[in-house]
Amino acid sequence: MRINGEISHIEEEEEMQTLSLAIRQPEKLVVVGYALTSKKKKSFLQPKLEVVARNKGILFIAIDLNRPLSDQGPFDVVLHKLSGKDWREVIEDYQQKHPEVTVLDPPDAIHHLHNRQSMLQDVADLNLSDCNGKVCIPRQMVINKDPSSIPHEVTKAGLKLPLVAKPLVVDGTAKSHELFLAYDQFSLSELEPPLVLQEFVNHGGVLFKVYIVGEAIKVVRRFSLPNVSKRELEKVTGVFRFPRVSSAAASADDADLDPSVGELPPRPLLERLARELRCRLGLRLFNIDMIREHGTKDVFYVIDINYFPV
Ligand SMILES: Nc1ncnc2c1ncn2[C@@H]1O[C@H](COP(=O)(O)OP(=O)(O)OP(=O)(O)O)[C@@H](O)[C@H]1O
Ligand SMILES: O=P(O)(O)O[C@H]1[C@H](OP(=O)(O)O)[C@@H](OP(=O)(O)O)[C@@H](O)[C@@H](O)[C@@H]1OP(=O)(O)O
Ligand SMILES: [Mg+2]
Ligand SMILES: [Mg+2]
Repeated sequence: MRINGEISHIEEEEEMQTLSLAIRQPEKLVVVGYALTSKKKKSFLQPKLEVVARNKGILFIAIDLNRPLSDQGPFDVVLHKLSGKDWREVIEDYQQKHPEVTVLDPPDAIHHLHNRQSMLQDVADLNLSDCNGKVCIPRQMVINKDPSSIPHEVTKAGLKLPLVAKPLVVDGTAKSHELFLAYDQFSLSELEPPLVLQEFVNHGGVLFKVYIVGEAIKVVRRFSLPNVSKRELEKVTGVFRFPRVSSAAASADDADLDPSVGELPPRPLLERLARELRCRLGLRLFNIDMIREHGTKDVFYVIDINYFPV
């Protein structure tokens, strides 16, 4: 520091000392223990992320599933996406013994998303009509057994065709993502319950993936199934399996979209929705798949919620 044009050596030395102390005593690292499938580790924990995290003082350490969790760490955060009852018990027991650790997220809350009926229940209970738009869920029903009863059940429930048939349980397997589009109710008897039958909502072939990470929200566009016209519905019968149309490879962010289809849902609506769902679901790391009803500006449907997608 200069005083009257001269250098104050004492103050300068003091300053240097403080600085070197700051370098010798880096801020405490945040240690994140992770338990992920190898597929998830590969897609999420990329070397670049580890470097960025390290520079921000976050260290990722793999949890050894063959050793007691309490013997490992100490962790500040436990990040996990593994299925199975055993793991659920391990993590519940650990959280009880270590309430100071942030477990992302509680197994019970994650489990709620493993069923395609319960996952959307909280959205159905919301009333966001005063928030620049409306958020609904498609009409749907669960078929637990006896596929031969489906045509009658569908007619009785008054569900409108076409229908999307989805496995009731989402357990991380490829089979739980095997979806079908049904143009008539009779062909649905070919499918294997337990299933959710959900009304198909025309949405112009674009879907919004809304990622929620704590209080942060990030929205991306992905391609989706095209509209089904009345004419097509009259002409076509059968159930058709369709591939993972809205996977990461199907980004529509750089596509030249019709603005009435591609315009993102209004931010205030997303903020309200995210806040409500974070609270009601008790989760901090999830995504909502949303579509805009074709021909409307502000009527949205939530069709899927996923725990800790990439
Ligand atoms: N009710 C619906 N109306 C219109 N399109 C739908 C509907 N349900 C699903 N889709 C289409 O099918 C795709 C897959 O459906 P969904 O997201 O429910 O399955 P998922 O296997 O859980 O997908 P994810 O990979 O996101 O977990 C959606 O991205 C969308 O393109
Ligand atoms: O890897 P995971 O098992 O978590 O798979 C998830 C997958 O992520 P990935 O890209 O890492 O494969 C996600 O795909 P993208 O939309 O981002 O493409 C999404 O489909 C989730 O629903 C999957 O979760 P699951 O429903 O199977 O639990
Ligand atoms: Mg989805
Ligand atoms: Mg899903």
